[in-house]
Amino acid sequence: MKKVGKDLDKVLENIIMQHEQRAREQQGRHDHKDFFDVLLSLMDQPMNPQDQHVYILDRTNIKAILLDMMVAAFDTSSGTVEWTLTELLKNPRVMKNLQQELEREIGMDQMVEEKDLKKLNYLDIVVKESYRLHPVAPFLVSRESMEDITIEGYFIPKKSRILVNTWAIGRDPNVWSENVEEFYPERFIDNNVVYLRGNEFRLLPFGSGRRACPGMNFGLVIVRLVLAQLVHCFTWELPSGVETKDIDMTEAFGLSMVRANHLLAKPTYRLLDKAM
Ligand code: HEM
Repeated sequence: MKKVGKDLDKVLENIIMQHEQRAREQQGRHDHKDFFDVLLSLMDQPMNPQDQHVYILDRTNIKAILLDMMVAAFDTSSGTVEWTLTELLKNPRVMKNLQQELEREIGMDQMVEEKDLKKLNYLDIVVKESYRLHPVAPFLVSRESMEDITIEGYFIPKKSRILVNTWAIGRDPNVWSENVEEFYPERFIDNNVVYLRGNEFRLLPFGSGRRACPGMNFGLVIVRLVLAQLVHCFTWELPSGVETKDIDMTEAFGLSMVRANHLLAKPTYRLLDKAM
């Protein structure tokens, strides 16, 4: 554990040093400041000098924030991509629809880019359906109730620890419909299920409220872009002898619910050569 800690510290130090060096070289003419440039510019000064308890962000705090971001971003994004690809392999009809959307909107002579994502409506509902069945954080982050309350006849005392089971909500036929176990993105076509807004609590892959995921927009771009490129550039096949009904769907139990075993599939390039 100590060795991992030291190695991680080296990686984080490196990232910080690169940012510091770039800031020195550019001497204030720093056009494209990223999140860490902003944090570094606030380092070792009182955040708000008028506050009773003055809080200072030091180098260790910045490394902790950087690590927090990396941990929060990695498994969640890669886990979503892997579950969605699994469902696409299990459901060739949906894979075909998605590839057709990509052929129609992007063509076969170029790769998908971030600017194209707004055109890919089917991709959007495929990702929503994937989150319904495979929320990466199935219990979100636990909450504590601030006051006594009764909801639907259940009394919840103040200071109870609350887990929101988004996995169960996603598979509840009273919330969705009888075909709740089926991977059927079209269920999202005619409804207004949106992530993280108002009183819509059916789909909560990024949580909700004050502690909801601050990386949602960034995460959704990564997930959609990677998936679009994988599905657009390649035809995917299961290993020989494996049928769609045999695909391993075992979930790993933990803070994030990724696949227990990695997905095995064989890609074959499908774009025209000039797309490379
Ligand atoms: C696309 C994949 C992602 C998914 C599915 C996801 C999901 C979540 C969930 C469910 C939570 C807990 C929300 C709650 O309990 O209400 C969370 C928190 C958080 N996420 Fe994400 N996330 C993703 C990507 C990212 C990225 C890319 C970043 C940062 C670059 C990030 C940063 C965070 C942070 C810092 C928290 C803690 C917020 C707090 O406690 O106040 N996430 N995320």
